Amino acid sequence: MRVAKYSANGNDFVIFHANEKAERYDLAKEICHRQEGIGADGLIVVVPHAEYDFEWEFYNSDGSHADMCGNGSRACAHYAYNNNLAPAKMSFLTGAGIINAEVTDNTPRSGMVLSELTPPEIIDDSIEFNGHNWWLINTGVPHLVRFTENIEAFDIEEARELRYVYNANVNVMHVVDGNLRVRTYERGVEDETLACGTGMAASFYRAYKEGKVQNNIEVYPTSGDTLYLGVNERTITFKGRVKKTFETEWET
Ligand SMILES: N[C@@H](CCC[C@H](N)C(=O)O)C(=O)O
Repeated sequence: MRVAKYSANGNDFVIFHANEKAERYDLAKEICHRQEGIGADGLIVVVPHAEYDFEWEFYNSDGSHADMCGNGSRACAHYAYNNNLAPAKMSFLTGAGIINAEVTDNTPRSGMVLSELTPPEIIDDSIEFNGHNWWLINTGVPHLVRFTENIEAFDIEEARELRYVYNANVNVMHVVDGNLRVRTYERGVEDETLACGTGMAASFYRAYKEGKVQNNIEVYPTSGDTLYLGVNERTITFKGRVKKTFETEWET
Protein backbone atom coordinates (compact mmCIF):
# COMPACT_ATOMS: atom_id res chain seq x y z
CA MET A 1 0.00 0.00 0.00
CA ARG A 2 1.35 3.43 -0.97
CA VAL A 3 1.25 6.00 1.85
CA ALA A 4 2.37 9.63 2.09
CA LYS A 5 3.89 11.34 5.10
CA TYR A 6 2.94 14.98 5.69
CA SER A 7 3.91 17.77 8.05
CA ALA A 8 1.40 20.55 8.60
CA ASN A 9 3.56 22.95 10.59
CA GLY A 10 4.98 20.16 12.71
CA ASN A 11 1.72 18.25 13.26
CA ASP A 12 2.51 15.13 11.22
CA PHE A 13 0.29 12.63 9.48
CA VAL A 14 0.36 9.50 7.36
CA ILE A 15 -2.23 9.62 4.58
CA PHE A 16 -3.50 7.06 2.07
CA HIS A 17 -6.68 6.47 0.11
CA ALA A 18 -8.89 3.39 0.07
CA ASN A 19 -12.02 2.24 -1.72
CA GLU A 20 -14.19 2.02 1.36
CA LYS A 21 -14.51 2.91 5.01
CA ALA A 22 -13.22 0.48 7.63
CA GLU A 23 -12.17 0.40 11.29
CA ARG A 24 -8.42 0.96 11.16
CA TYR A 25 -7.56 1.57 14.85
CA ASP A 26 -4.83 -1.04 14.95
CA LEU A 27 -3.30 0.10 11.68
CA ALA A 28 -3.27 3.69 13.00
CA LYS A 29 -1.38 2.66 16.15
CA GLU A 30 1.08 0.59 14.12
CA ILE A 31 1.79 3.20 11.42
CA CYS A 32 1.97 6.16 13.85
CA HIS A 33 4.35 4.43 16.26
CA ARG A 34 7.49 6.61 16.47
CA GLN A 35 9.97 3.73 16.89
CA GLU A 36 8.31 0.78 15.16
CA GLY A 37 6.19 2.45 12.49
CA ILE A 38 6.50 5.48 10.21
CA GLY A 39 5.80 7.81 13.14
CA ALA A 40 3.04 10.43 13.13
CA ASP A 41 0.52 12.28 15.31
CA GLY A 42 -2.33 10.87 13.23
CA LEU A 43 -3.49 8.66 10.37
CA ILE A 44 -5.87 9.92 7.67
CA VAL A 45 -7.66 7.65 5.22
CA VAL A 46 -9.41 9.26 2.23
CA VAL A 47 -12.45 7.33 1.01
CA PRO A 48 -14.96 8.10 -1.77
CA HIS A 49 -18.25 9.83 -0.99
CA ALA A 50 -21.35 10.11 -3.20
CA GLU A 51 -22.09 13.76 -2.41
CA TYR A 52 -18.77 15.39 -1.48
CA ASP A 53 -15.32 15.17 -3.05
CA PHE A 54 -14.43 12.54 -0.45
CA GLU A 55 -14.85 11.54 3.16
CA TRP A 56 -12.09 10.91 5.68
CA GLU A 57 -11.33 8.66 8.59
CA PHE A 58 -9.14 10.40 11.18
CA TYR A 59 -7.23 8.54 13.88
CA ASN A 60 -4.94 9.87 16.59
CA SER A 61 -1.62 8.07 17.10
CA ASP A 62 -3.11 5.98 19.95
CA GLY A 63 -5.71 4.61 17.51
CA SER A 64 -8.61 6.70 18.84
CA HIS A 65 -11.01 8.36 16.40
CA ALA A 66 -11.31 12.16 16.34
CA ASP A 67 -14.12 14.06 14.64
CA MET A 68 -11.84 16.77 13.30
CA CYS A 69 -8.24 17.86 12.85
CA GLY A 70 -7.43 21.33 11.50
CA ASN A 71 -3.88 20.62 10.41
CA GLY A 72 -4.87 17.21 9.10
CA SER A 73 -7.59 18.83 6.98
CA ARG A 74 -4.98 21.00 5.24
CA ALA A 75 -2.55 18.11 4.69
CA CYS A 76 -5.39 15.92 3.43
CA ALA A 77 -6.59 18.59 0.99
CA HIS A 78 -3.09 18.77 -0.54
CA TYR A 79 -2.93 14.96 -0.74
CA ALA A 80 -6.39 14.70 -2.36
CA TYR A 81 -5.63 17.40 -4.93
CA ASN A 82 -2.24 15.95 -5.87
CA ASN A 83 -3.69 12.44 -6.20
CA ASN A 84 -6.52 13.64 -8.45
CA LEU A 85 -9.12 12.80 -5.83
CA ALA A 86 -10.48 16.36 -5.61
CA PRO A 87 -10.21 19.75 -7.37
CA ALA A 88 -8.14 22.55 -5.80
CA LYS A 89 -11.30 23.92 -4.20
CA MET A 90 -12.98 21.02 -2.45
CA SER A 91 -15.51 19.93 0.17
CA PHE A 92 -15.14 16.81 2.24
CA LEU A 93 -16.93 15.07 5.05
CA THR A 94 -15.42 14.68 8.54
CA GLY A 95 -16.96 13.51 11.81
CA ALA A 96 -17.53 17.19 12.70
CA GLY A 97 -19.25 18.08 9.41
CA ILE A 98 -18.33 19.41 5.97
CA ILE A 99 -14.95 21.07 5.52
CA ASN A 100 -14.29 23.43 2.62
CA ALA A 101 -10.63 23.70 1.67
CA GLU A 102 -8.56 25.31 -1.08
CA VAL A 103 -5.05 24.50 -2.25
CA THR A 104 -2.98 27.33 -3.78
CA ASP A 105 0.70 27.81 -4.60
CA ASN A 106 0.85 24.08 -5.21
CA THR A 107 3.81 21.82 -5.97
CA PRO A 108 3.81 18.02 -5.53
CA ARG A 109 5.82 18.51 -2.31
CA SER A 110 4.05 21.48 -0.75
CA GLY A 111 1.18 23.93 -0.92
CA MET A 112 -0.60 26.74 0.83
CA VAL A 113 -3.91 25.39 2.10
CA LEU A 114 -6.89 27.21 3.53
CA SER A 115 -9.38 25.20 5.50
CA GLU A 116 -12.70 26.55 6.67
CA LEU A 117 -13.40 24.89 10.00
CA THR A 118 -16.86 23.99 11.31
CA PRO A 119 -18.65 26.76 13.31
CA PRO A 120 -17.05 27.16 16.77
CA GLU A 121 -19.17 26.61 19.87
CA ILE A 122 -18.38 27.94 23.34
CA ILE A 123 -19.43 25.14 25.67
CA ASP A 124 -18.34 26.70 28.99
CA ASP A 125 -16.62 30.03 29.70
CA SER A 126 -16.37 29.76 33.49
CA ILE A 127 -14.15 26.81 34.32
CA GLU A 128 -11.82 27.61 37.22
CA PHE A 129 -8.82 25.32 37.71
CA ASN A 130 -5.69 26.04 39.76
CA GLY A 131 -6.61 29.74 39.89
CA HIS A 132 -7.01 30.12 36.12
CA ASN A 133 -10.10 30.75 34.02
CA TRP A 134 -10.46 28.23 31.18
CA TRP A 135 -12.95 28.23 28.33
CA LEU A 136 -14.11 24.98 26.76
CA ILE A 137 -14.67 25.53 23.04
CA ASN A 138 -15.57 23.03 20.34
CA THR A 139 -13.86 23.78 17.02
CA GLY A 140 -14.64 20.32 15.64
CA VAL A 141 -13.10 18.69 18.72
CA PRO A 142 -13.15 20.07 22.29
CA HIS A 143 -10.40 22.39 23.52
CA LEU A 144 -9.73 24.02 26.88
CA VAL A 145 -8.03 27.40 26.40
CA ARG A 146 -6.60 30.03 28.72
CA PHE A 147 -4.27 33.04 28.56
CA THR A 148 -0.81 33.01 30.09
CA GLU A 149 1.91 35.61 30.47
CA ASN A 150 4.58 32.91 30.54
CA ILE A 151 4.04 30.44 27.72
CA GLU A 152 7.42 28.78 28.34
CA ALA A 153 6.02 27.50 31.64
CA PHE A 154 3.23 25.40 30.03
CA ASP A 155 2.55 22.79 32.69
CA ILE A 156 2.21 19.46 30.85
CA GLU A 157 1.21 17.58 34.01
CA GLU A 158 -1.62 20.05 34.70
CA ALA A 159 -2.67 19.81 31.04
CA ARG A 160 -2.72 16.01 31.28
CA GLU A 161 -4.93 16.20 34.38
CA LEU A 162 -7.36 18.62 32.71
CA ARG A 163 -7.44 16.53 29.55
CA TYR A 164 -8.89 13.58 31.48
CA VAL A 165 -11.28 15.65 33.63
CA TYR A 166 -12.83 17.33 30.55
CA ASN A 167 -11.96 14.79 27.82
CA ALA A 168 -10.52 17.72 25.84
CA ASN A 169 -7.31 19.00 24.30
CA VAL A 170 -5.60 21.69 26.40
CA ASN A 171 -4.11 24.98 25.16
CA VAL A 172 -2.36 28.01 26.61
CA MET A 173 -1.90 31.21 24.62
CA HIS A 174 0.05 34.44 24.87
CA VAL A 175 -0.75 37.63 22.96
CA VAL A 176 2.37 38.99 21.23
CA ASP A 177 2.07 42.28 19.30
CA GLY A 178 -1.56 41.57 18.40
CA ASN A 179 -0.83 38.00 17.31
CA LEU A 180 -0.88 34.76 19.31
CA ARG A 181 1.54 32.11 20.47
CA VAL A 182 -0.20 28.83 21.30
CA ARG A 183 0.94 25.58 22.90
CA THR A 184 -1.29 22.50 22.83
CA TYR A 185 -1.48 19.23 24.72
CA GLU A 186 -3.33 16.83 22.41
CA ARG A 187 -5.50 14.01 23.58
CA GLY A 188 -4.90 10.85 21.55
CA VAL A 189 -1.23 11.75 21.25
CA GLU A 190 -1.10 12.34 25.03
CA ASP A 191 1.61 14.94 24.86
CA GLU A 192 2.31 18.40 23.53
CA THR A 193 2.43 18.43 19.72
CA LEU A 194 4.31 20.93 17.56
CA ALA A 195 1.03 22.44 16.31
CA CYS A 196 -2.71 21.82 16.58
CA GLY A 197 -5.08 23.53 14.16
CA THR A 198 -8.34 23.23 16.06
CA GLY A 199 -6.41 24.27 19.19
CA MET A 200 -5.09 27.41 17.50
CA ALA A 201 -8.63 28.09 16.25
CA ALA A 202 -10.16 27.73 19.73
CA SER A 203 -7.46 29.95 21.25
CA PHE A 204 -7.91 32.58 18.54
CA TYR A 205 -11.70 32.47 18.99
CA ARG A 206 -11.50 33.18 22.73
CA ALA A 207 -8.90 35.93 22.24
CA TYR A 208 -11.05 37.50 19.51
CA LYS A 209 -14.26 37.23 21.56
CA GLU A 210 -12.54 38.90 24.53
CA GLY A 211 -11.17 41.69 22.34
CA LYS A 212 -7.53 40.73 22.95
CA VAL A 213 -6.82 40.34 19.23
CA GLN A 214 -8.41 41.60 16.03
CA ASN A 215 -9.76 39.54 13.16
CA ASN A 216 -7.22 38.00 10.72
CA ILE A 217 -4.07 37.51 12.74
CA GLU A 218 -0.96 35.35 12.74
CA VAL A 219 -0.76 32.42 15.13
CA TYR A 220 2.54 30.76 16.09
CA PRO A 221 2.46 27.17 17.38
CA THR A 222 5.36 25.42 19.15
CA SER A 223 7.02 24.59 15.79
CA GLY A 224 7.55 28.35 15.31
CA ASP A 225 5.73 28.39 11.95
CA THR A 226 3.16 31.03 11.03
CA LEU A 227 -0.51 30.27 10.49
CA TYR A 228 -3.21 32.73 9.47
CA LEU A 229 -6.55 32.72 11.27
CA GLY A 230 -9.71 34.74 10.88
CA VAL A 231 -13.39 34.51 11.62
CA ASN A 232 -16.24 35.15 9.19
CA GLU A 233 -19.99 35.00 9.77
CA ARG A 234 -20.02 31.40 10.91
CA THR A 235 -16.68 29.74 10.50
CA ILE A 236 -13.00 30.12 11.32
CA THR A 237 -10.59 30.24 8.41
CA PHE A 238 -7.25 28.55 8.93
CA LYS A 239 -4.43 28.89 6.43
CA GLY A 240 -0.82 27.79 6.21
CA ARG A 241 1.76 25.80 4.30
CA VAL A 242 1.84 22.01 4.33
CA LYS A 243 4.69 19.76 3.23
CA LYS A 244 4.69 16.24 1.88
CA THR A 245 7.90 14.89 3.42
CA PHE A 246 8.00 11.49 1.62
CA GLU A 247 6.05 8.57 0.17
CA THR A 248 6.69 4.92 0.89
CA GLU A 249 5.23 1.42 0.57
CA TRP A 250 3.63 0.07 3.75
CA GLU A 251 3.22 -3.70 3.87
CA THR A 252 -0.02 -4.76 5.54
N1 LIG B 1 -4.06 17.95 15.64
C1 LIG B 1 -5.41 18.19 15.32
C2 LIG B 1 -6.44 17.70 16.33
C3 LIG B 1 -6.52 16.18 16.33
C4 LIG B 1 -7.60 15.59 17.21
C5 LIG B 1 -7.34 15.74 18.68
N2 LIG B 1 -6.10 15.16 19.09
C6 LIG B 1 -8.52 15.13 19.46
O1 LIG B 1 -8.53 13.91 19.70
O2 LIG B 1 -9.42 15.87 19.81
C7 LIG B 1 -5.63 19.59 14.77
O3 LIG B 1 -4.73 20.09 14.09
O4 LIG B 1 -6.71 20.14 14.93
